[in-house]
Amino acid sequence: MEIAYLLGNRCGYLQGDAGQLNTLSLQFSTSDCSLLPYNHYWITSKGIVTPRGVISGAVEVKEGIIVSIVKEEDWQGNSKRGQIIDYDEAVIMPGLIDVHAHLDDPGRAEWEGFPSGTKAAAAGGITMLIDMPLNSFPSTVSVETLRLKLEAAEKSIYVDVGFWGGLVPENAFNASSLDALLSAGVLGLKSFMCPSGINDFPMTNASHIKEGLSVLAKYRRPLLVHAEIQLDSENYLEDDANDPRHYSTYLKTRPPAWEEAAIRELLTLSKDTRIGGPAEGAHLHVVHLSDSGSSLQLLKEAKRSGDSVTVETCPHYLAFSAEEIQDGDTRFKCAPPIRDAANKEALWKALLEGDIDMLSSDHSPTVPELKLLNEGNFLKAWGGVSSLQFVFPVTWSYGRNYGVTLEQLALWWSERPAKLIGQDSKGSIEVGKHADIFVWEPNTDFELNDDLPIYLKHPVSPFQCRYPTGYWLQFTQLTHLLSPGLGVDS
Ligand SMILES: NC(=O)NC(NC(N)=O)C(=O)[O-]
Ligand SMILES: [Zn+2]
Ligand SMILES: [Zn+2]
Repeated sequence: MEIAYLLGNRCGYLQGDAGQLNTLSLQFSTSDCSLLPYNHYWITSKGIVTPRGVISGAVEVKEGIIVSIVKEEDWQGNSKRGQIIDYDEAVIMPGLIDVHAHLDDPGRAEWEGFPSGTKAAAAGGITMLIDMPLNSFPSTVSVETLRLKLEAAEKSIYVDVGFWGGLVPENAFNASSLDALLSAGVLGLKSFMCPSGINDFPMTNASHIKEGLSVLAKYRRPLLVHAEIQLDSENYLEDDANDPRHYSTYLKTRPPAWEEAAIRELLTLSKDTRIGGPAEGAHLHVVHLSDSGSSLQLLKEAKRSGDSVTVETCPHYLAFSAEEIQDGDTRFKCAPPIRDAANKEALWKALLEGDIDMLSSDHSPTVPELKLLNEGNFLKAWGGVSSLQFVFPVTWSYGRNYGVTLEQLALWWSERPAKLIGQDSKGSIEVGKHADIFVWEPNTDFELNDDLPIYLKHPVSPFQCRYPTGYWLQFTQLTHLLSPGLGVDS
């Protein structure tokens, strides 16, 4: 067996031909409850990843919900009702939850879009993603703009989708506007501490963030922050030493001090989230950490002091280092930037030791023209890495060199993300949870090459140059929009 499957779920499905990712065909149905053509089934395997360890046994699914988990020694398959599907040595894992993806629809659907983005997600083991409020137009900063998002998404999605709302100067001091947005079902808010690159998504300062946290406290939802503050930078003349085609030139424009300054400021506000504090119940989540130095130290101290704070990093920071980025290869441009190899090693250490809580894709694609690949100008190209379909194989391919375990993969990609988004019914293989499950083979290699169908709208990704190894998968799953306030949660 080469390919694995997405399993489970309650409404809608993704159908894959076992064994052949390149013949994967996707279908969506609102009437069926499972990708597998059964309402009631058991999946058996020698490697079921549960919060209490990897077990050999069986998972029983009824109407998209996990109803029992049986260890091999207690399993008497013949006496069971329902269909039995044996995956042998393939690994059964909770589907990934990507808490940070920009699908750019409405308004910039030519950059990505819900059908292509969610199909690529599904092809990569992701069973739920949370869409960022910016890069689409208009940005998701009000109930009206959230409605436009929902209309765009409802047309066609292949995985479960939730939404973050934007915290921007325009709504930050307008508690009723934020209340309305949160009541309409956004899972939390997102803001930038530096220019976002998108005109209708301006940056917030400390007082906006303080206001945001106080509203979020009522809903017990998080604020996600792009933590970089623009510091005075030297004058980067386009001379020989600062050629805009050199990655080092770009790297110098966004030093770790930008991340550190932002996090230092944020932590003066996150104190409010402590038990007994004025914003108890709110939570602060730092997105896409790149600096494994002082920024990380500050976060560790804040956690120790009882601030409700978490942090994510992304596979591109764990896979690549500045030294290897070729002149003009703007596929690697993102913010904060990919730093040197020593920084990458320290990020892995922090992840393995639990100081970084989770992973996300920060899938932030654009049209190829805006990546300026011909010109190769790092200073002018769009900042954002396209990665959604590749994040899981990349995590595993690189992670296994660091001794990453299956339990850690599930923790970083499913369990902790589910907690961040407040979805108790998702994120792990446990009785009562949604059967958002995927199956994969850790020891089967594949190459990211022309034979592998890429469902992303534009196959312009730094991961194209790499050949991740180790797996492939099948799913069941899907599909609903998470916005209870608007009544579209099917
Ligand atoms: N406007 C963006 O999508 N920016 C994104 N761009 C990156 N990461 O380079 C981000 O998440 O900050
Ligand atoms: Zn960002
Ligand atoms: Zn982002």
